Amino acid sequence: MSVTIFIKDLVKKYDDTTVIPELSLEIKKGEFFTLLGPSGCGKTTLLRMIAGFNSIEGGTIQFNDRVINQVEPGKRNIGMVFQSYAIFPHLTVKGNIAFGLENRRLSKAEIASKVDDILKVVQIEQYKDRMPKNLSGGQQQRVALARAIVIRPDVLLMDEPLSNLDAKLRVDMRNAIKDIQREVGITTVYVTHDQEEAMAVSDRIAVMKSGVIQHLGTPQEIYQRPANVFVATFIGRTNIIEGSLTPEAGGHRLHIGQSYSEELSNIQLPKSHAQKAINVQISVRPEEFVMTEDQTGLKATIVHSVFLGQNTHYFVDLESGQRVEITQESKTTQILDPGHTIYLKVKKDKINVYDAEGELNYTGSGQL
Ligand SMILES: Nc1ncnc2c1ncn2[C@@H]1O[C@H](COP(=O)(O)OP(=O)(O)OP(=O)(O)O)[C@@H](O)[C@H]1O
Repeated sequence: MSVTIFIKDLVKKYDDTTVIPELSLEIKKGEFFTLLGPSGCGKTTLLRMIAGFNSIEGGTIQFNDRVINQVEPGKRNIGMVFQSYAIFPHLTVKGNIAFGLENRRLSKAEIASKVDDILKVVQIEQYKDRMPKNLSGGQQQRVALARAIVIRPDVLLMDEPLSNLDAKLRVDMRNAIKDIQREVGITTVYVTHDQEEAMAVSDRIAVMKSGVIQHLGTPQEIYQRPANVFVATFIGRTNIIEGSLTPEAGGHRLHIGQSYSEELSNIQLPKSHAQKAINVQISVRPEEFVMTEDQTGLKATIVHSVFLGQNTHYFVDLESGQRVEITQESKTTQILDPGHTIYLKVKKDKINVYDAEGELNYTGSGQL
């Protein structure tokens, strides 16, 4: 049976250092939930608290309505998959998968049938009698996954399970993990520092920094409307451009150097800011710019171009001197030479406007 995980005001301290200050979070039943963030942000610490390997200095963790703070790891009914495969070298694939079932007082026939079912789910039936040393890294990780889910845990916890695999295998395995999770429907908490991997597998992602959740949302929400400049720059590539917002009769106008936008209608400023010009930071992804030669929009000069087949990547300098990156589909433009003057617009609804500290997203839409 899969569970909802309720985390409330959770605190983690190592001696006097607070690593997680009062974190609250609800992970839904059957959800594939990812903790994403740079090294040291507290992802593994939080996962180990859910598993029961770390003490809790404040707050609660519940599986459905059961508080599990004091429940020992072996009694939480969790499955775990780590970066190192941690499978037993002296047991065959079948032996490894059966291990967790053998001390659950199931009959031999029941164990054999459960092992056979899981071998099919993770697609390693043909290797069932092999020893781990005769398996590739990807196959070993499938064994680890099979061993974790064969016990039908309430929660599946995975800590960077793909980081020992090469690039191509990582992509194959992340698709396999997603498919298997969907099939078995176990509430899953996944830790990674790889934003592309997080986007590929997750129903929702919590982006963390210094033990604090910066943004919690679906991959699309986080990519398209990042909560702050940290999230905008951590997820995918983006350009952060300095500008200012001035109030107009019908909304706000965005200024960047000498250029300014049409009025942005849905900018949501705090009341104290609504009537005066303020400095802002604007996030625009490389693919959201449109390059034109029609002398409207932001004036810029081509510095350097990189042809990448389907897309061409341009580095251009704005009049302010700031360099920005732009991605254009190769077929729509010929490759422009350094020194060439162009004009930039931003696709409608693709502007994210933040306060000067990069914290508050004022949203906003309209053509730049
Ligand atoms: N046993 C420990 N004693 C003291 N400090 C610790 C301990 N374990 C972790 N920390 C600290 O807690 C913070 C969070 O560490 P954690 O391992 O959870 O980060 P992470 O986001 O998983 O990073 P990584 O991606 O590098 O594994 C770090 O600053 C780390 O130095």
